[in-house]
Amino acid sequence: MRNAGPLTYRGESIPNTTTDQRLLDRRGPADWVHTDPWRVLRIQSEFVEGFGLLSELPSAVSVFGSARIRPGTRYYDLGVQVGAKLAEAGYATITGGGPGMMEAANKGAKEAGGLSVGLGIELPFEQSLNPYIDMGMTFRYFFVRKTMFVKYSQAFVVLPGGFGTLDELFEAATLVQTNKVTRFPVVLVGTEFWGGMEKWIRESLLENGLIKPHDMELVQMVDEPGEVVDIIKKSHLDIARELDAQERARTNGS
Ligand SMILES: C/C(=C\CNc1ncnc2c1ncn2[C@@H]1O[C@H](COP(=O)(O)O)[C@@H](O)[C@H]1O)CO
Repeated sequence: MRNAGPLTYRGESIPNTTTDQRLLDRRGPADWVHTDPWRVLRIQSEFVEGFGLLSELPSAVSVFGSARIRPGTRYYDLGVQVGAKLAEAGYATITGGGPGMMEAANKGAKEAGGLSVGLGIELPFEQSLNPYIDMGMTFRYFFVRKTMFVKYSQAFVVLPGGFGTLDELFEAATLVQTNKVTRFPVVLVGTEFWGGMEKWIRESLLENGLIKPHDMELVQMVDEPGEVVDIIKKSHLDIARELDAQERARTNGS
């Protein structure tokens, strides 16, 4: 008889090697590392690493924006100011960890004494996390990384950007619209940049009945970095008051 962990083998079923022997044996094909069951484990480990890194984060805001905007431009400076204002208000700043507006927000946060976090993504070309990050991780899978932005931040701030930024914005808007996340402020910064999109949403989506009038309120648009923080703080104050009222109603009723 042979026990292999919880399994029992007898007679001819007894394997001629032990599990440990097979584990330690490097011979044999290695193509299983490219199979879906193995990928599932890799995905799992990415969730575990991400949760491990971020679960003790203080209140945080995710900031999105173009990877292509260069230092010394007005949008880069805007990103620095947004990161700084968030830090002054006590929020950690989480970005995609890359260059451009991500770097700008991390720079602003770090230089203002805040916690600066970067969640990078493996891309087909060489790229490392920007130098203004205190805590960072590089993900293999976009969808795992996206879960981290939503799970560990209390608001999204969206600076000027391209397809990647739009993807992040509309994912957030959909999560709020479908109540997958509740009471989650989404703030666009730069009326000149985002105004055309808002007009298109109103004229094409709203007027054709593809969104409801109150969906227009899911995303707010401002110009000043200070306004970004005011909106987030007000929203979080409202939530605290609401939870407090619910708690009082519960204790009075019992
Ligand atoms: C294109 C260049 C670098 C790309 N590096 C990125 N690193 C981290 N995160 C990225 C990167 N590119 C896109 N993202 C994510 O999408 C958003 C920006 O995309 P956009 O298309 O530039 O708007 C951003 O918020 C990231 O989360 C060249 O240096």
